[in-house]
Amino acid sequence: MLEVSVRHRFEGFALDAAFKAPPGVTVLFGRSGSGKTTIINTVAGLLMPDSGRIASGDWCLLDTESGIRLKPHRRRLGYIFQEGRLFPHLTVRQNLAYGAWFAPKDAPRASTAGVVDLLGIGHLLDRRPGALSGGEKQRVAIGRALLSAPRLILADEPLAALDEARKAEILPYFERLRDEVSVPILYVSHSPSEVARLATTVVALDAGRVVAQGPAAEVLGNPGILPAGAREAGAVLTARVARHHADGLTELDAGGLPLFLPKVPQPEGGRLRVRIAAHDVILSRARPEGLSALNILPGVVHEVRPGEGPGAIVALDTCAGRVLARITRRSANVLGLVPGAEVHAIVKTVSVAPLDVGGGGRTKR
Ligand SMILES: Nc1ncnc2c1ncn2[C@@H]1O[C@H](COP(=O)(O)OP(=O)(O)OP(=O)(O)O)[C@@H](O)[C@H]1O
Repeated sequence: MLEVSVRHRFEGFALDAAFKAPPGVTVLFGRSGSGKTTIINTVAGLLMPDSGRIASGDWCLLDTESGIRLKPHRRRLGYIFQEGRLFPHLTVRQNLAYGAWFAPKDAPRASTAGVVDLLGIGHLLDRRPGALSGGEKQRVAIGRALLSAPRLILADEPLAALDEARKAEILPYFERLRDEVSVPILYVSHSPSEVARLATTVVALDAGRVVAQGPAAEVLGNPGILPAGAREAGAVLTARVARHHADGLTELDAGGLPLFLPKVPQPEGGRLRVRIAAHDVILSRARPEGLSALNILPGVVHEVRPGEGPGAIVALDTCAGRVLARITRRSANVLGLVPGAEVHAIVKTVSVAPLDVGGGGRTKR
């Protein structure tokens, strides 16, 4: 497991962060300026921190105490940047071969055919990057990174430059990378849906410090953290596809509770993650009847966390998992919402956006 501990000072900014990145995708999550890219740069070897240690077992990239400072090109890292950064004069095939060229001769290598298949880029091999869409470029960039036989992949906001449709195209490939390839990934994001879908582990950063780290469901369901702020709060549930209905809805089994979503592409029996945005949840003490919303999740209030304004985040535990609701403090008082109170979370089916639903990857709740 990669262990990172770095301290560094810029004028007006102090980074003092320590975290562990277990197998899977570890997302560095925080607002702009919280230090995410600075951490990635220290792992990449592009920034020498004042002090720190970055190591995984006997693989040590940096240890300022014992004077170990591996040069960036000797760190065995695969990079996926925002803009892909493919060589424009090389074909896709040649760009992929360039990645493989960097793989040490004795390193266990992914086969080019396997990577091409994983990323669905077989039909693009003879094109140059100029003739690829943004999403296709990013898939090639992922392939190039994988073929360099990296011990760790660094992905710095790889979807930030893409529109919603392209993001939806690429996210499943990152999910496959997480679920089918054993290389750990350190992934920078400030997008709650991306984090909810991809993260095995979330490292929440604020002003250069780690304010929480742990499994995605745990960190995203904690109303005391909210790395992206209360407006963007949302919990993540793990569920199984129970049935696709003829009227365009998919019924999930979320810990024994039915949860209806607009039709999802995953097959019946498949596991998925669903992000439920806190502002899309209504709370009711009594079980409502005659309501258009299809999803009613009974639960118990775990915590009510008032915000600075008139709002509050209510965390409730349901059989489906932790759910967050953003309501007014006034409503919380009127409803008598205190820890232990029984309450129903109401979620409109259509409020769950396609980008909030992803395949596989348990959240280890
Ligand atoms: N080379 C530098 N010299 C001085 N200050 C820097 C330097 N690089 C980064 N900083 C400062 O360090 C802080 C953290 O920056 P960093 O880029 O790591 O944040 P971030 O979380 O990645 O933000 P964003 O999401 O906007 O990319 C910021 O205040 C930034 O201005």
